[in-house]
Amino acid sequence: MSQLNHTTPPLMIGICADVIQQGVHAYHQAGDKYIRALTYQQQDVAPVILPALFHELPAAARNKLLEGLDGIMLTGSYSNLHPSYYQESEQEGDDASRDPHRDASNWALLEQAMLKQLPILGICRGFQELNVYFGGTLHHRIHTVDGLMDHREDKSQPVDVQYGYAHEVQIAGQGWLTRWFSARDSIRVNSIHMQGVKTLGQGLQVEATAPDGLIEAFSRADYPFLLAVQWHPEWQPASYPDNARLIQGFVQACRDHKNGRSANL
Ligand SMILES: N[C@@H](CCC(=O)NCCCC(=O)O)C(=O)O
Repeated sequence: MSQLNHTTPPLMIGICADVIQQGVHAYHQAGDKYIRALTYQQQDVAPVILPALFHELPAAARNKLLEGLDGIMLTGSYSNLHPSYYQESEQEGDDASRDPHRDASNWALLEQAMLKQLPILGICRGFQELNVYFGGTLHHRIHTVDGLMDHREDKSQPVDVQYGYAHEVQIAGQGWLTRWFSARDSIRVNSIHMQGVKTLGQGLQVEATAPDGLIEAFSRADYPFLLAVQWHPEWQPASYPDNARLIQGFVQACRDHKNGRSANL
């Protein structure tokens, strides 16, 4: 467990917010499980929720916000990235909610975070955003594509079942997952998504694939730390050691960035 002594400033890790309508008002919010996963057995982490208006802030405010951060987590969300970000239109059956503030905010956040070489972890919707940010495209509804499995959760089941193991992913290449799970070719993961990678963004390397061949994790070899996974490693780290390992790997990359050490493989 990483301890914070009283003289060391904490690791400030930014978590992107969604804009969710509740009644007549909109709220900027991030899920409890993402926030708590960052502090699980990590006593030096101060999670910071980043409102979804980064693109609207003046340059000085954006700079100040990013200056204070040691890493960024792009979370999952039930909303879907608008397909115009990958030069497509909405299709029949695209019935998930949209979050245009999150779309625009994370785009601007990524542009600036990358200039500062901040460690980045993308989860589920965050994984999809990163793929599109680098020029990739998405399947709108995987379960309608020949040869691909249904990657959605069964919403009639209790939440523990929805976020329990759904399938294996085959670990590939010489990336972070190979390093962290080196003794195994595959790990079991949960699956709570209807969209997925159609074409992979430029400069991204595949780190894991599902049994149907769908890309489930990627990273960038030319960047200190950028890893994205289609599953939910923030889910119950105390019960799922592989989830805990993945989040701890990200937090360690943030620590290395803060201490001026390279997280390169
Ligand atoms: N909407 C996208 C992304 C799926 C996703 O991020 N699900 C997360 C659900 C809520 C959560 O656990 O935070 C898709 O369907 O592909």
